[in-house]
Amino acid sequence: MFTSKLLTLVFVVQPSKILLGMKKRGFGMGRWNGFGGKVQPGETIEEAAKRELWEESCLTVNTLEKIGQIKFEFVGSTELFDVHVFHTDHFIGEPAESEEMRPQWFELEKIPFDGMWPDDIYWLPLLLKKKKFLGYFKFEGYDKILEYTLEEVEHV
Ligand SMILES: CNc1cc(N2CCN(C)CC2)nc(N)n1
Repeated sequence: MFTSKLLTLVFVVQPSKILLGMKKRGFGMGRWNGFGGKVQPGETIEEAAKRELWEESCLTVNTLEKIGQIKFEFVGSTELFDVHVFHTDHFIGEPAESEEMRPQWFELEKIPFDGMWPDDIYWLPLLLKKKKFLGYFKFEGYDKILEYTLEEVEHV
């Protein structure tokens, strides 16, 4: 019996660069990633994604594009992470460091995959091509992918 934990993940992408954050504490600490977190009661997933982006990077966005959904299983845990992934090509404000994240722009040809979650190299290229996707990754620990599925879809 698995329970699902709703989570968000936002990537801000400009024509030649992507905004990533170095996670300073908590789950995923020490890895570059998009911005996101938990969905609170009473907010939509998109509202949560915008809130977490603001809290973690100080950026405001009007619209977010649903681009993917990834379910993560960790061997030994009955809690599935249900991560809703969003893309945006606009933002308001300047990226600023928070308690959670240290933002940095990366050229699209120099994304630091070896400093990111190991699943990212599979699906981030789809996001950069604006291709919608559904994914499932089964992890042993936090570094080893035992199995995965990934498919492009018309609608997320
Ligand atoms: C387990 N693999 C993961 C988790 C993950 N997330 C990001 C969002 N977090 C709130 C939870 C964990 N992000 C990526 N890119 N890969």
